[in-house]
Amino acid sequence: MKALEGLTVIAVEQAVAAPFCSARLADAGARVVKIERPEGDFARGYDAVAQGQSSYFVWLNRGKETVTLDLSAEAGKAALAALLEEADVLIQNLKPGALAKLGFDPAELRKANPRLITCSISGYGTAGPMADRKAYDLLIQAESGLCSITGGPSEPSRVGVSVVDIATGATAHAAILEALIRRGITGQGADITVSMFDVIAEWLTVPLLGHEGGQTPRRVGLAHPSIAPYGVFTTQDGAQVLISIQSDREWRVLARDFIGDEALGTDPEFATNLARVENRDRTDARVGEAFARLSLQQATGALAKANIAFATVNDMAGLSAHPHLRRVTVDSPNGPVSFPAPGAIFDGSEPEFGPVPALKPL
Ligand SMILES: CC(C)(COP(=O)(O)OP(=O)(O)OC[C@H]1O[C@@H](n2cnc3c(N)ncnc32)[C@H](O)[C@@H]1OP(=O)(O)O)[C@@H](O)C(=O)NCCC(=O)NCCSC(=O)C(=O)O
Repeated sequence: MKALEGLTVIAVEQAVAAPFCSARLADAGARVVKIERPEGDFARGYDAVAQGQSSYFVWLNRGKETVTLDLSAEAGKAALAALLEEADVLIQNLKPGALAKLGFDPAELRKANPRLITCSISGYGTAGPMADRKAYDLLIQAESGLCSITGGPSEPSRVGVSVVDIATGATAHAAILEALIRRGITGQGADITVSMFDVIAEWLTVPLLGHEGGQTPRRVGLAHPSIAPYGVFTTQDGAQVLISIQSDREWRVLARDFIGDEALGTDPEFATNLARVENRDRTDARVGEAFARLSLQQATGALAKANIAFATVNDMAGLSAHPHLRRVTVDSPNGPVSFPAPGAIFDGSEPEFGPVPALKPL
């Protein structure tokens, strides 16, 4: 049995943030009815790489029903109102205030259906000088400062996936599950608001405290700003390997068993993480010399033997062929599409998800 079987979720949603959340609810067995504007969720047009359909849309809308409703017309409003009378959850990410303006204010809806849990996603929350602003992922990545700590020294960078949207959707998902647990005890619905800015600001706690404590983080590319050695090294045969030394004990092991210089492990200039970060260039040079003497196979063999954490540096071809990539296959209007399965495995069983819906008028 799936956890949310028997529950109905109405999703007035678009793009990534809310659809990520409602996809998880559908995965858990809820009936999710997605309301699309007459021309459809604009994420249907983001690309055409998944059997001629949008990769975003296919990924984020499996297992949902969909119906297009013109919510500015009486028939569309009546259809949504009827759905909401019986619903357990409403999730929405229209521009701030838009759904209430259309006649669907969360507090009013709960008067008719006190068990209703509403979850509204916005860029900047419900109060404050920017509460009315529209928001997209990269805009919040930039506004929050996330881009300023991402990338190499020369320029800031976007995190390569829509991390703010995904983090926001995951936060909304957890909050809705909490509200459902509480409702099981009290019988009362809940009003949840989740702002993209709040979500990523919390994720930025470590660099923010660094800045406020006098250590504004530097952009260090494929390395770690406050731990060393923690970065990429090149083997004799030109392969790139990342290692992560997180404790002084691991450093002593690396020095003795991988670099072959036991005294380096206790040399005061390298013995502590603070000293190694201070002397990062010299630390990396010593580690780099050891890598340069070994082939990829020799280096990874030696690291594994020394119990040092390492990884290779892959691209999407590497992920596609990766022996650890778990996939789920879903039906879609243009045929089956396979993509990475969500991370949580229930009772050892691989997930099975419902199909991706075609655009469907009322
Ligand atoms: C995503 C948005 C920027 C998109 O803005 P807009 O294109 O302006 O669309 P919106 O739907 O929000 O609102 C525009 C108008 O359309 C109206 N509207 C919306 N749906 C309907 C339907 N079904 N029928 C009739 N009218 C509708 C709505 O009432 C507004 O009317 P008027 O009021 O009359 O104008 C914004 O919705 C927003 O900031 N949402 C909150 C944050 C968020 O979730 N961002 C996207 C995350 S995903 C992402 O970032 C990413 O992919 O990247």
